[in-house]
Amino acid sequence: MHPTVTRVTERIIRRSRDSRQDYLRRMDALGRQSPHRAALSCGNLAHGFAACQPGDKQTLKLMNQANVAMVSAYNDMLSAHQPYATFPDVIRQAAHGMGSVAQFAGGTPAMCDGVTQGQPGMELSLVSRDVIAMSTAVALSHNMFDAALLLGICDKIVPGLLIGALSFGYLPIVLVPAGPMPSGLPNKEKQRIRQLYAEGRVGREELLEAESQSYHSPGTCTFYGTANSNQLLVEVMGLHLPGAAFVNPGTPLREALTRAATEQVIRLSRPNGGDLGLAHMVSEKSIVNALVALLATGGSTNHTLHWVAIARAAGIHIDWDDYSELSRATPLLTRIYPNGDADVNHFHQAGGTPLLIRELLDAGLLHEDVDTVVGRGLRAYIQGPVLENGKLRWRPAATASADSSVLRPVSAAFAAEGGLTVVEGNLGRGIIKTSAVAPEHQVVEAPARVFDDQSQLAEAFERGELNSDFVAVVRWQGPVANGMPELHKLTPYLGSLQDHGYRVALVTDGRMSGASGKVPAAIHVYPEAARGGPLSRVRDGDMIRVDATGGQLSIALSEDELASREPAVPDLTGNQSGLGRELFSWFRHGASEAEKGATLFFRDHND
Ligand SMILES: O=C(O)[C@H](O)[C@@H](O)[C@H](O)[C@H](O)COP(=O)(O)O
Ligand code: SF4
Repeated sequence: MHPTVTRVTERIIRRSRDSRQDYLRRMDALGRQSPHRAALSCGNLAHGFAACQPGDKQTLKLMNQANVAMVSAYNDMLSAHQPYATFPDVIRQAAHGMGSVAQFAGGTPAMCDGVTQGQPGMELSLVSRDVIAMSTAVALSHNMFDAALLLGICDKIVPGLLIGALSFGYLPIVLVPAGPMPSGLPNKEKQRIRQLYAEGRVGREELLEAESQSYHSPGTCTFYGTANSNQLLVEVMGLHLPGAAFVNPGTPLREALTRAATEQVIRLSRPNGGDLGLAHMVSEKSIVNALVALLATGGSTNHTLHWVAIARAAGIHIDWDDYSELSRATPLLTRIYPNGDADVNHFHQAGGTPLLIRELLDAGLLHEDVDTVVGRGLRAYIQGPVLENGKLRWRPAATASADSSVLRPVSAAFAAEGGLTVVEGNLGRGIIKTSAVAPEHQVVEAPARVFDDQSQLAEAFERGELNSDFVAVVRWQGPVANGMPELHKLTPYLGSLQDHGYRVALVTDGRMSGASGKVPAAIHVYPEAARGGPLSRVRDGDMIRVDATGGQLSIALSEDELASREPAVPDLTGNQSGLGRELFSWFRHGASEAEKGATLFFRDHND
């Protein structure tokens, strides 16, 4: 094993010892009470299978066959989740083929960050992760189940499903992906037209046409943002079938994988002799594997929040120093938009996740000794699914990348490091992803231009006021202020200024999309402005240094000068209501700081 991976893993194990042991003790005790259906009264049970067919009722009475819960984030709004409309019938049929039953236990919400990007609804995006976790728990709390399948893909949905399911970690649980839409207008061309529109050089009709050609059919958007980072990380954690992440929806292979996931989770269930649940599969080592995979692929910065919260749900404590230390030891092996021109279909065709796993395992950067949904050992994931005469088979991964512009071996990495760094100083602590930032832009020192929301920056750009070197400070964007939205709409403006030769950077207590990239952005900065953090004291003209190579985030003021300033007082009344935001003030008051996952859960926030 690479010494850094060993050192960080051991540190996480030590830091998590008490909470991890407590979590596993609770899960193992619950596991010994299986089948939980047996603890239900006749009335409970009758309600639980009242709507079932007679054969299923008989099966559920007997207790010796598995009842599989489906928890699904299906809706027609997310192109990525629309394919799930047909999955429950495929799953039920596969369960019957195993003499078992599958029940749709509950649905969860699923927000499309693409629809809400730049809109007030985006202020509900992060909290929707915790709502999804709670919805997952409500679904599984019927206690009728011996196993579960989680149907979800996008940004907050996989994290929310996992956080909720980990409260039922005594159950075997398999995630069921649906896959990316076929490639449309290349993401880089879409971004070029967006910048032309931002500069007033093309009209709305041309922009809408380009966007519609890029996002054109059912399936996950093809950029390597948070959704596709979810898929890759879950595969590297061994929580869905090998090579399942990026098979396109609506294909015979995708349907065969859904059936196979159902059959596999039934095999893992206690009525069929299984004894391992999700709790043992989400371990310190599999969490480290996820972080290494995130870093090796330039994955979404959102996972410096979500994977902290997922780990915490399994009694495991990770922090941003773990990410940045692993980043320094993890080579960048992929170039997928926004870190390059290719999309996830090209990555999959070049060899995809199975080949990436082999490279990282052989380099000692992944733990092989982990429990997965297909058994012990991650080497089982160095294979991909194919249909041969209608039969689903797994074939060994390619021995070399089919496209070295997208996926490379460790021996010829795109960069020696993963490019995720902690930045800190007298402006607070945040993170910066440099895998999509050109080396000449990784240190920016310039006067501050302060904005209280992203629309103010857009308006200043359109008035031609930003044609200079500057550091945009966009504050009041943290969980307490307005729910911590993504500020991805800033990308075309800042990207255009960078392309015109200005040295620009962003500093914010908010988030960026996983699909943001080329402008250096210190994000998730805390203490957030609305909690009295230093960003509340920054004024236009202050010299600010964003240094991704040195890990520095500072303002050229002495401690006394900064402390002597009165913090700005924002008007956040507009963020307290509208589009349901009035229902989520509990999140704005209770969310933990970014490095603790910006979540409501785990009351010992400060542990
Ligand atoms: O983290 C992410 O990956 C984003 O939340 C993504 O899911 C969202 O859709 C963005 O908005 C990118 O898409 P656009 O560039 O089309 O906005
Ligand atoms: S990847 Fe983003 S934009 Fe695409 S469907 Fe998922 S949430 Fe929506």
